[in-house]
Amino acid sequence: MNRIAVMGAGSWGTTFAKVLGDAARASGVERDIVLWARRAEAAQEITREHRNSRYLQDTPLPDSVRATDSAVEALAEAGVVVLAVPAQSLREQLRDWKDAVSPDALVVSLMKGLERGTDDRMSQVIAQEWGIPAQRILVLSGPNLALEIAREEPTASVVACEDETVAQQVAELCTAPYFRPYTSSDVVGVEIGGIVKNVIALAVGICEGRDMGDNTKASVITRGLAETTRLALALGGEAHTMAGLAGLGDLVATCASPLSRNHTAGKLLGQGLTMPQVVERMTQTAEGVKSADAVHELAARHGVEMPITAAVVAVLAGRLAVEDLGPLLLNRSLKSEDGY
Ligand SMILES: NC(=O)C1=CN([C@@H]2O[C@H](COP(=O)(O)OP(=O)(O)OC[C@H]3O[C@@H](n4cnc5c(N)ncnc54)[C@H](O)[C@@H]3O)[C@@H](O)[C@H]2O)C=CC1
Ligand SMILES: O=C(CO)COP(=O)(O)O
Repeated sequence: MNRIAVMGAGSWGTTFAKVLGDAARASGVERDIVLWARRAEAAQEITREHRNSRYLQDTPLPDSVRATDSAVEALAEAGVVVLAVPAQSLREQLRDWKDAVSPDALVVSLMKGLERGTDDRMSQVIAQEWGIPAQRILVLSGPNLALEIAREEPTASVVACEDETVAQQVAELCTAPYFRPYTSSDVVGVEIGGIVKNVIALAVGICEGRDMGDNTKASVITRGLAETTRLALALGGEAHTMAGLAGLGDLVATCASPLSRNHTAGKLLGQGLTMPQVVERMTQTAEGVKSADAVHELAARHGVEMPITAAVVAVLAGRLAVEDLGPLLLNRSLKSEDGY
């Protein structure tokens, strides 16, 4: 495990490489962390100047982090492969990279999106494309706004793997003075929490863009958690995961933070921008915009009601005006709050 490849040098991939480098330094272990960047200039800047100015301004990266624009070079002999590319591009990238991956590497997904067309989670896409057993596929998720972690603000997260001893190994690799991973065996719950919170953050952003206050936002967050939990349970996830960092924790961070790209995209929509205008303004990945449809479809296949997600899908498709979203969000037949 001396070499770790981080595939994707965007906001989170670069920050996570820093976490890995700081974790190695804190435990006195020598480790080679190789970031794969799409652009050669970005790779050169990371290796020569130890920073990635496009995403993290002047944040210094540890000396153990270097970068290349060659995926084959990044993956060569890597015992751990961390994936941090936009969810909709993952399958194609995995096909390109398949022959370069070490046969017994552990593969860690940092991504929070659901694939359109198949409704597959990223761990499923990895299993399908690389033929890797579940015991070597991990998902890391939690309230992890990259810029805050890059500033070394104390943050917790969850590393999930069916085999929790493997989750423990990866948790050790990324335990830095400011980054504390917990372990879990609930891969489905951890992944669903990270995917659906982006859709709920779009809804909260829209409400904020319409100048609605904290009652509305808290109501949407809480009922958003209820519909996330219903979906997770239907897919085999666990309720306690939804009450933890990868569920409630990430939902609160994303829905509250102006740093969140999903929250920001929602707010712009709420302020009256059209979807193409929002897309033009966003320079980074807001997974909820593309995943919302797939979440809605997956829920329908499993007979799960997700009214907030349905409303967001309707707004994104131009079937519902933002001014009509607020009243619709909680507009269901009256029932008890008990259960999900
Ligand atoms: N930024 C954050 O705070 C966090 C992000 N995530 C998740 O991590 C994943 C990656 O997100 P970020 O690093 O934030 O995204 P980003 O937009 O900052 O960077 C994406 C990176 O992927 C590269 N890339 C490779 N193939 C691409 C393609 N076909 N199309 C577009 N870009 C391509 C881009 O060049 C870029 O370096 C997403 O699933 C996101 O939800 C999860 C937790 C925190
Ligand atoms: O996943 C995140 C925080 O945990 C980042 O959220 P955004 O993708 O909305 O910026």
